Amino acid sequence: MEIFREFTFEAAHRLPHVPQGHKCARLHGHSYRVIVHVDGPIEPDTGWVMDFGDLKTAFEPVRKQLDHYYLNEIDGLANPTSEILAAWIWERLAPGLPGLSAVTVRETCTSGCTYRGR
Ligand SMILES: Nc1nc2c(c(=O)[nH]1)N=C([C@H](O)[C@H](O)COP(=O)(O)OP(=O)(O)OP(=O)(O)O)CN2
Ligand SMILES: [Zn+2]
Repeated sequence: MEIFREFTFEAAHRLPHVPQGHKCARLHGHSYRVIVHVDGPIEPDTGWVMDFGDLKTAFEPVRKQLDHYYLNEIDGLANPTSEILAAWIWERLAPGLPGLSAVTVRETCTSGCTYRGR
């Protein structure tokens, strides 16, 4: 069974490697949405895979590093595409979140990516 929880944060970024004239080379911001998935068996005692509250607790330190920051200035996010951001979040969550199965990053209502450790 796979559970998920969705989080939001606000941040600014620019993409330094896009072709000349691309709109994303300019500084702009997004209301990012991040969906964290955890896969595992339903525990017979609790009836859940894990407490959604524990998922929130696990993500909060990561959210604090991103919310209302200029992403390009964060270590590892000099080129903050959705893809690189999803992998960056995964690397920080995985050690403390057994069963982590996917990290989805949505930059806009219509665009985003999902990272599953590869
Ligand atoms: N594969 C990726 N492509 C793009 C990324 C990305 O991270 N990975 N990022 C961007 C920009 O950050 C841009 O702000 C978002 O792009 P886009 O979805 O085109 O946003 P719009 O809301 O402006 O889309 P329109 O429907 O064209 O208005 C670009 N590409
Ligand atoms: Zn953008």
